[in-house]
Amino acid sequence: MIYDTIAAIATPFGTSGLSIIRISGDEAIEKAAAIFKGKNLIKAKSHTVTYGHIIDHHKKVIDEVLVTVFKAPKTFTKEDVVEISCHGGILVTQKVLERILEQGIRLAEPGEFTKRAFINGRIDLAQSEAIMDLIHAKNVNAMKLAVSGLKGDLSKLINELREELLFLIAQIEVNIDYPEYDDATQMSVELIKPHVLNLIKKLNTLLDDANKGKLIRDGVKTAIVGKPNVGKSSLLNALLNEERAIVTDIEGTTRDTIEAQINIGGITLILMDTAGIRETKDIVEQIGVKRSKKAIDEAELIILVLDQSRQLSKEDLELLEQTKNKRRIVVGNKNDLTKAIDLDIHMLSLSALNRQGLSDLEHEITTTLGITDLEEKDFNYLSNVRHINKIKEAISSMNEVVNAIDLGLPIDMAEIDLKKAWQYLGEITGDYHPEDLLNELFSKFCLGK
Ligand SMILES: Nc1nc2c(c(=O)[nH]1)N(C=O)[C@@H](CNc1ccc(C(=O)N[C@@H](CCC(=O)O)C(=O)O)cc1)CN2
Ligand SMILES: Nc1nc2c(ncn2[C@@H]2O[C@H](COP(=O)(O)OP(=O)(O)OP(=O)(O)O)[C@@H](O)[C@H]2O)c(=O)[nH]1
Ligand SMILES: [Mg+2]
Repeated sequence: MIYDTIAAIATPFGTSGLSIIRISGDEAIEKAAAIFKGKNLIKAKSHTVTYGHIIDHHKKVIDEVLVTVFKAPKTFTKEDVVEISCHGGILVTQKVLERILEQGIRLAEPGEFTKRAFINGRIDLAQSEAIMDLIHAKNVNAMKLAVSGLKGDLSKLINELREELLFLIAQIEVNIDYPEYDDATQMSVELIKPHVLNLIKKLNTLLDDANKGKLIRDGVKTAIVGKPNVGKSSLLNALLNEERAIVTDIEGTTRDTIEAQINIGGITLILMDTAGIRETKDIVEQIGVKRSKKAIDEAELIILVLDQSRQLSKEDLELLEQTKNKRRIVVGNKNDLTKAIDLDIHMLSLSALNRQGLSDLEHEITTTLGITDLEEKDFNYLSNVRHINKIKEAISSMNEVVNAIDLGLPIDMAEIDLKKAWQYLGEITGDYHPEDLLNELFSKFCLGK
């Protein structure tokens, strides 16, 4: 026995029709059979369901259940797996679990079943993370992205790049080991550089795509900002098609940040309506203004609202300046009134009050984010921040390789950085894994997964 047998409730904690308790490990079937009254589970065929009862140590019935037996190695964890489907009451489920644990089975840690699926080689690390993404997907596209990750499409992409790196490393090795061996490809600097540059190009494409994938997976933090009374809350309500935030003609109506989610062009925007930014003596409003400034810092997209029926004020100009290097859309609200401003930058004109120009805004949002028409291939992207960071690390190692070549350093210096890049990519799929990385990753999973 390499690993002990583990058990956990795999369904949400709460009252429901049914609950599933999952057991995995060498002793799963035998220990389940010991607390089960019905046909002999030990003799059950793999992937079959048996009807019966879970009984306590006085042979009294705890619950009427269905038990599914999965025999190793063709199971989720590649170990013997038993699933007990019991009634969904909190108490019943808990009692059945306790009965299992009494048999000397250990309660699983969050993510431990999936961790075993990884360690036992059924899926790689990127696929395990895709399972978690699938569970937490915020919209249909995030779900498609996760499904593609789970199928292993991304892992395939990474593995191909690693193969190319390995090929280069091998060529250098041959050269170092047998410098006198004429037949070995002369890995001269001129020969290796184009390969390295080509790989950097591929990694950069992967990174660009991954940034898009991240928008799909995580949604986009979007702050609606502007000075008081320009119509930020009206715009939030118009986009949501719901009277979510309070709207009045009094400056300083919104005091605290209000968060709401909408789907635009297949991705989720996490909208934040903020307090109008101005100098104020009101202490509550001051705090609100501070939060608005924080929202500007944290947002991945800014919708800067101006009132186009009034001339620009000092606050408007400051906000235009503060947000100019961020991904932003400038909105000129209140276009139902006479226009009083003329900007030399692009401003999208609309009326939140009359709900006019909203589809233009939605279109502008998708173009600004670079997601006008999501196609099938867009669901084949890396999307998770951990993966993105590994790609970045790989790129910087590869840049070091180019540096070493350009400086005319010995080729084994370049090799060190090639190996680093190979390792970083391996950390994505888990082919290369420091132990603490695994522990941290799997601990973020749901219990029973
Ligand atoms: N009841 C139940 N539903 C579930 C799961 C589960 O574990 N239990 N899953 C858990 O996430 C998902 C399904 N994922 C699974 C993936 C692989 C195997 C499995 O047994 N794989 C074998 C092949 C089996 C066969 O071909 O017959 C293997 O890969 O060797 C099972 C479930 C979603 N639904
Ligand atoms: N004419 C016109 N009035 C609008 C429009 N949009 C908003 N308003 C009005 O402008 C006033 C302020 O609107 P809010 O949405 O509360 O403005 P805000 O930017 O959230 O203001 P603060 O929360 O105080 O920062 C209200 O009286 C709205 O009815 C518009 O498109 N046209
Ligand atoms: Mg407001």
